[in-house]
Amino acid sequence: MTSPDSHRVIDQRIDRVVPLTTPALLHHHLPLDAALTEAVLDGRRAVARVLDRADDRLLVVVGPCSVHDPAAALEYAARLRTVADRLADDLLIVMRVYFEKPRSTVGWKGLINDPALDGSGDVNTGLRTARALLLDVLRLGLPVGCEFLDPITPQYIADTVAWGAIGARTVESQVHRQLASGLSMAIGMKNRPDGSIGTAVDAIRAAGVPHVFPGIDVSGTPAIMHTRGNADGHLVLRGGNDGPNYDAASVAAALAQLRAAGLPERVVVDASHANSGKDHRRQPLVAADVAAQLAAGQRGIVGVMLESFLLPGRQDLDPTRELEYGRSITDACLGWDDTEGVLDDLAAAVRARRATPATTSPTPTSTPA
Ligand SMILES: O=C[C@H](O)[C@H](O)COP(=O)(O)O
Ligand SMILES: C=C(OP(=O)(O)O)C(=O)O
Repeated sequence: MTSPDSHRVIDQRIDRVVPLTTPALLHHHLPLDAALTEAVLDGRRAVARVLDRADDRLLVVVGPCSVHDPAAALEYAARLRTVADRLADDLLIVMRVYFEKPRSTVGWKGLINDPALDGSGDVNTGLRTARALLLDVLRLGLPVGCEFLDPITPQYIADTVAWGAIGARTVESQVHRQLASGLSMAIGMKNRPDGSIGTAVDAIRAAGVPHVFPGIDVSGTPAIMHTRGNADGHLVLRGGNDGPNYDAASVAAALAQLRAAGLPERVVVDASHANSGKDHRRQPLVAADVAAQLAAGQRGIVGVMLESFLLPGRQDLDPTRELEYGRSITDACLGWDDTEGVLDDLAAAVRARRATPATTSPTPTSTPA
């Protein structure tokens, strides 16, 4: 019971409170049926096998920086599915279907937060639109990858996700590490924006063990979550303020840092963000460098991330102008044609790696102590 004076102290900076749908209600309206459940489980198992090097393919998480137009994202997914099938012997392709954008200061926070792209913040519509798209992409036959930013949203969508990320801006946050420890899929921990690898290594270790924290359960009820720990945590190199970290020396240094921490020596290289200086035209150069490392026998690189959409580059979200179909409104993306070429090159590099002795001998995978 609140006291008669509570209105003077509670929510003094909250302008409006709008009811939020529950995860269970959203699942009821947009269920993950038996076939899609199997697809998600298959996707998660496949990702874990690549991370553990039980499968010598390369994980490729590829797709738009952010989804702002579900129709364009679905068109992209249909194209990607064809390539994913064609290159399935060499690449495990997971579509980047990102709905939550972490901001350095301010900006559009993604489709879940603001589906109308106008600041109206209709989170109920955002969650419904996001889940519907995730199911559509799964129906097309692609596993999906998401960044988990808000600690509440996973209950609404995480059942559809095969690979997840904790971003550079939140990798030091205890809230996100605890969350990762309870998430059901492999989680990539990005290095911090200043380039710190140690923070991401700490995050992998922290998420690898059980935690107890307050959250919500699938019915939307506040709950105390007791997690088991996530043994599938891994490092994602995305470059930092001082420059890129995709080159062979940076990869070797990162693997050594993982080894010193007693963690599996495996990294995913993000070809975008600070590794490309957010210039989409540099992503193929980063991917080519990674491909050369793979071809030379580097088995510590287990995955690559690409930001890619139907059209190259980016556009500003300008309320006075109609948006161009298929072009990113957040970070600049590779266009479709360039994407296909990069994927072909990465697949060729994986084939070359199979025929090449290892340049390093990564330690066997293990659960962090
Ligand atoms: O991936 C997208 C952006 O890099 C990320 O959301 C940060 O964007 P900002 O620095 O423009 O806010
Ligand atoms: C925000 C992202 O990346 P980072 O956390 O590396 O900046 C992203 O991948 O969308």
